[in-house]
Amino acid sequence: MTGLLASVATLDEMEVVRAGGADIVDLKDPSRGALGAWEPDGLRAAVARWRSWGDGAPALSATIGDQPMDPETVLRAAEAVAATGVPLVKLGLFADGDAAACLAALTPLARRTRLIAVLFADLGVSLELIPAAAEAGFHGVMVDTADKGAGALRRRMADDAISAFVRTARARGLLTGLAGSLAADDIAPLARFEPDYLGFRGALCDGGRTGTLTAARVATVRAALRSPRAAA
Ligand SMILES: O=C[C@H](O)COP(=O)(O)O
Repeated sequence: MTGLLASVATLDEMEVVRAGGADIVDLKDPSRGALGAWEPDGLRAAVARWRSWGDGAPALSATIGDQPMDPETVLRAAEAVAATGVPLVKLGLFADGDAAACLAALTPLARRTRLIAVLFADLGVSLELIPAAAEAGFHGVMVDTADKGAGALRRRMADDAISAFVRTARARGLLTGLAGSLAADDIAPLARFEPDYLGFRGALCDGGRTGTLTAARVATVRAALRSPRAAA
């Protein structure tokens, strides 16, 4: 079954998505961009909360912020998040620099921390970055959207291309995730491609992705992931 990655902005939201059955609790500040980062103090508090959950807890990830594609800048930001104890670190590969050089620069960190590279459907997904991520020792790759006002994933990327992304990444042994303003009715068509995770923020909130995350919305998405055909 495809898992639920739920992006949260507060410790209280962590508890809501954990209770709602999230498989990955993803620390992200949606008011600061597509991959907006929590402050280090907040990350440390979140790690402490996550550790207090003990066995059977969902996984924990965090984003490093929307960084320019400069290898040193990306490495510094990823190291700062990893230093807080977050076990899965997500970083965006934007189109404004040398993404392959950034991946290569992260190789030493990838030996110590599980890294997830996020590609953006609306900036053009280059499948060549998938083997580059695998060679750098990344744990996984996701597709998301950078411009949250520009439509959901399936409006920005053809189904064939989404399917090719998942297949290419899986063939390299990478964890796969899909996100990008997904709604409950995106779940059945995307679950067909069998990604490991679908990622959500906006659909979990009243008032859009910077609004209030609700247990009811988490339950709707969770149920649709359990039975994608029934929800279609
Ligand atoms: O990683 C998943 C994202 O936080 C998805 O956010 P979104 O559903 O608002 O595009």
